[in-house]
Amino acid sequence: MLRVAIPNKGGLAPAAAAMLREAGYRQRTDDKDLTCLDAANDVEFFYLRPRDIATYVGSGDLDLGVTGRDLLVDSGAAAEEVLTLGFGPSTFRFAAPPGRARTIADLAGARVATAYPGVVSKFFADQGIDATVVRLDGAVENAVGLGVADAIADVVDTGTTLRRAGLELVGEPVLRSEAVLIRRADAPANGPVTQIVRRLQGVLVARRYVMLAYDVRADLLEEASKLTPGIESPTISPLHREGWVAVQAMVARADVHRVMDDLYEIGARAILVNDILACRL
Ligand SMILES: Nc1ncnc2c1ncn2[C@@H]1O[C@H](COP(=O)(O)OP(=O)(O)OP(=O)(O)O)[C@@H](O)[C@H]1O
Ligand SMILES: O=P(O)(O)OC[C@H]1O[C@H](OP(=O)(O)OP(=O)(O)O)[C@H](O)[C@@H]1O
Ligand SMILES: [Mg+2]
Repeated sequence: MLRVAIPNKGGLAPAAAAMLREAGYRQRTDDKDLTCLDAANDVEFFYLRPRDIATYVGSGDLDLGVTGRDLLVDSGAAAEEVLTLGFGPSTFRFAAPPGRARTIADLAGARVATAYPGVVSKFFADQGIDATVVRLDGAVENAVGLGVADAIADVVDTGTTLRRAGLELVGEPVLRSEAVLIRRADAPANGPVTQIVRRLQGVLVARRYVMLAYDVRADLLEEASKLTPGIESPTISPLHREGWVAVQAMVARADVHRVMDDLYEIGARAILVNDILACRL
């Protein structure tokens, strides 16, 4: 039985459960449940704080986990990324009152408040910057105003929280994070892990691509195929109408309207877009 850790609450929790459902796994229906057994797929899910997930996976007590890259780095656990999951994007950045620091090196000697002491200490050590890390649980943007720290290091999404605290970004992002599937660093590959990875990859592809179908005159096929090369190659089927063919190809969802316009321009007709529910490439 594969044992998988899933965020129990916070920003990553609903997206992680939705992705696993799309991949065909059973998920809890009551958010007070701590575990959920999916007997049909031989997997048990454990709902844990995202911050703790790398610890359980790194120790080998659970086989896989979904957490944020920043939380994985912060934990220092012996776990590694298997797959990036395409949700929960964020940057991890330094910020300080205006005029306090132009670059991150200017933070030498400063007290830096953060809920991610592992990320910040490692960054300072790697950069040879001597600064004091003040560990807080959250709402770290308040720490400067209250005099506990001179600067902060935190997750920044829209930057609204920083602005409200009168802080400005310092330097480039320390880390770009998103949700990741993790496993113990030296764990041997096995069938059940490969299966869940393949299913999640299928969800990622199904979300990123649509299936485009259209009819085009056979003499325009080469030109049309350049617009819709598909993943391997487009599928071409004969049409009853002499000199015409039907084409099917996967197209990136983000590009589909531009591609449809271009296809119409060259003479393609009956251009249809379908969602992909699931796939194995
Ligand atoms: N706007 C955001 N604020 C906080 N974390 C975010 C944001 N966007 C993405 N994340 C990611 O979510 C993970 C943190 O999740 P976590 O559940 O610990 O915090 P949270 O969603 O802020 O909940 P809480 O503050 O209640 O603990 C990190 O990997 C972080 O990069
Ligand atoms: O750039 P923004 O869009 O403002 O988002 C970033 C803020 O959101 C998170 O805080 P959260 O609400 O999770 O509170 P916390 O600090 O107590 O975790 C994070 O810690 C930042 O404070
Ligand atoms: Mg938070």
